[in-house]
Formats: sequence, structure tokens, C-alpha cells
Amino acid sequence: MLTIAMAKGRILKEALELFSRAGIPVSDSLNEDSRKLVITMPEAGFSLFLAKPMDVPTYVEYGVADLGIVGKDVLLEQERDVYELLDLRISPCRMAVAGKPDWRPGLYPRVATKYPRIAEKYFKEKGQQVEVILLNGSVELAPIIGLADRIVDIVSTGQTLRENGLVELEPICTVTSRMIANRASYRLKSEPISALMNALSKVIGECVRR
Ligand SMILES: Nc1ncnc2c1ncn2[C@@H]1O[C@H](COP(=O)(O)OP(=O)(O)OP(=O)(O)O)[C@@H](O)[C@H]1O
Ligand SMILES: O=P(O)(O)OC[C@H]1O[C@H](OP(=O)(O)OP(=O)(O)O)[C@H](O)[C@@H]1O
Repeated sequence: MLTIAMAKGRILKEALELFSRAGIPVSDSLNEDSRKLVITMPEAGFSLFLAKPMDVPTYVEYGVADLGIVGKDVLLEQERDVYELLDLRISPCRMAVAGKPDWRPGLYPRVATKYPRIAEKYFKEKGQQVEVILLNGSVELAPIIGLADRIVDIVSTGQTLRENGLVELEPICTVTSRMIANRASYRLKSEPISALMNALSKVIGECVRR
């Protein structure tokens, strides 16, 4: 039996749809009101651990989960020692720098973000010195109320930026959800992992990366 650490929230919903399309029988005990965190699916051959997105790579690196499903944004931020097996092409969005439309570069600008590593790396590569301030959500507040000059955050429809009078200034990267694997599990449980990858890649229309 495989164990899969699954990012709760929007990724879970889209991943379950993908499993269904691939003919994998998903449990109906997974309804929206449930507070259950471990969902066993014997017919599918795995158990799901429902985790905070930022924690998924940790469970997989430590081997308590064989596999994980999580956004590329989290993988870039966490830099955990795991294999990235497959782009599931679900929950697409992008990472960008945003701010007020009249933003002008200052001496030592502040950047607010849930993604400090991604932000540090991005500005370092551009040779720009910035102070990165970690926030845990509602990051768009920071430029409005004067905590930061710019933000680094996820943009999907652009609605949150628009409704808060902000604009996208620079794209950083595109983001989709990925299947990741623990390094030892990938060797020791190669058969069930390959079977799952093959079933999913058929419906994603992409070959499994080896
Ligand atoms: N509009 C979006 N906003 C945020 N994340 C998105 C969006 N679209 C797709 N994603 C993907 O979904 C993941 C986050 O899912 P979700 O928003 O459910 O969790 P979260 O709110 O970041 O988690 P937490 O509960 O830790 O605050 C991101 O890591 C990203 O890969
Ligand atoms: O471009 P949009 O479609 O508006 O989506 C982007 C917004 O969605 C996410 O926030 P989330 O809902 O996860 O809440 P958070 O601010 O608490 O992270 C993200 O951090 C942006 O704020």
C-alpha cells in the first residue's frame, strides 16, 4: 500500500478529479465537511494524508509518505530532497512580483511574501538588494497599508490584485501541481509507483519523466 501526502484545499479537489478520470476508485468518505486527515483507499491501493501544502515535501523527504502532490511553488520554496516525478498540470497559476502601478524603486525596497526563498533568489539573481518580509497570507495588504513596496505572490485570475488596486510587475515562473516521491520509496516500491504514474500520465497526456 502506498502513502500519499496530499495538499489540502484546491489541489486535493483537482487531484481527485484527475484520479477519477484515470479510473482510480477514490473514496466517497472524502466529502467537504469531513475533518478526517488519513483517508484509506484500499481499492485504489493507497492512503492519503491530507496536509498543509507547505508541509507536503517534509512528509515525503522524511519517508512517512511515499509520494506527495503539491504545487511547484512549494517545491521551489522548500527545496526538499525529493524526486519530482510528474507534472500533473492541475491547479495552474503563476508566481509574480506585484505592486502599486505607480511604484518607483527606492534605496532598500521591502518585499512582502509567503515565499521568502523564492523572493530572495529572484532579487539576488537580478542584483537587487531588498528586504524580504514573511507574511502568512493576505499578502496584497502589504503595499496598500505601507508595510512593503512590492509583493511576491501567486496570481491566478488576477482578481485579488485588481480589487486591491495592484498590478503584476514582473512574472517569475509558472506553477502547476507535481507528483513527488521519497527517494527510497521510489526504489523499493517502484512497481505500484510506476502503475500509478502510468495511469495518471495517460490522462494528463504526458510521458512519465524517468
Ligand atoms: N489562486 C491561487 N492561489 C493560491 N494557490 C493557488 C492558486 N491557484 C493554484 N494554486 C496552487 O494551490 C496551492 C495552494 O492551495 P490553497 O490555496 O488551497 O492552499 P493555501 O491557502 O496556500 O494553504 P494554507 O492552508 O497553507 O494557507 C498553491 O501552492 C498553488 O500551487
Ligand atoms: O489571482 P487570483 O485568482 O485572485 O488568486 C490569487 C490569490 O489567491 C491566493 O490567496 P489565497 O486564496 O490562497 O489566500 P491567502 O491570501 O490567505 O494566501 C494568492 O495568495 C492570491 O492572494
